[in-house]
Amino acid sequence: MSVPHLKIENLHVSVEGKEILKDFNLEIKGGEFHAIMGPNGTGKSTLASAIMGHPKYEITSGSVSIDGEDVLEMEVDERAQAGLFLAMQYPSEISGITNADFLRSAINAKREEGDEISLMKFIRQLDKKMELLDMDESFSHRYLNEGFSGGEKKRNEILQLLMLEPKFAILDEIDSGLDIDALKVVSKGVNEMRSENFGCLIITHYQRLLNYITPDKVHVMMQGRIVKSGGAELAARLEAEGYDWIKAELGIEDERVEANQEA
Ligand SMILES: Nc1ncnc2c1ncn2[C@@H]1O[C@H](COP(=O)(O)OP(=O)(O)OP(=O)(O)O)[C@@H](O)[C@H]1O
Repeated sequence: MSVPHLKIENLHVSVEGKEILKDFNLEIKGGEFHAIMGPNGTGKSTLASAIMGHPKYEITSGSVSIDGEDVLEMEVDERAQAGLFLAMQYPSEISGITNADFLRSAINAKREEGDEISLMKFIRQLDKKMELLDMDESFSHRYLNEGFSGGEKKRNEILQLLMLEPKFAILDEIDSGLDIDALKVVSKGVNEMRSENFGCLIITHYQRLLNYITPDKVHVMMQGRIVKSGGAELAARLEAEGYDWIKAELGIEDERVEANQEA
């Protein structure tokens, strides 16, 4: 099997008529973990939502492909079948569907008809992954995310990641609201995925997460595009010094000032 390849080229995305992503470019190959950092409101979550096909985000030009296949032409469920996984900043609750039912249906939706996962195999895998994530067995019988604490929801998303084994995952602020122990467990889950068959884009505000999940590349996003890329040392510098030095280096005005001027 060849190494998967996610390519985002010259992507422009508007929300409610306002252009948020402006000529965004990024390539991730299997085996690579990339991190995107950047000030509030620069379009990081917009990137994630647009790639997953959220109807509010209008792609005005550019392309996104996995292994040469145009993702933007696909329906949302086809994107998941093509191997994309999105962990959201605020996972939603679904009443009436248990975690286990949801996972089994999601796994089977990715498989050919007649090749559904057997119940025994599914349970064996689920038990193994839940143990890895220190999750109580009762979680599999609870309704999806209903009444879960913020940390439990995040842990549950990583369980989905481990069970679905996508080619690429976009993890949007999976560290927000996690206590130190949960952060370590969630990171352990993501690290478990490391292989040349899997690439990952981690959106985060803090280097803290990247102490546990070492990125191969770190990108800084401002004004809807990547303005600087480097290794893990870039995240350390951002943590220590903030973003002003990059704005000064690039001659970028403060976005809040720009926004005020527009208003
Ligand atoms: N659904 C939406 N409706 C209206 N405006 C939106 C929507 N989604 C994003 N925006 C706007 O797009 C811009 C970028 O938002 P986005 O959430 O992508 O930024 P971000 O970099 O993820 O920010 P943060 O670091 O605060 O999470 C903001 O000005 C935001 O108000």
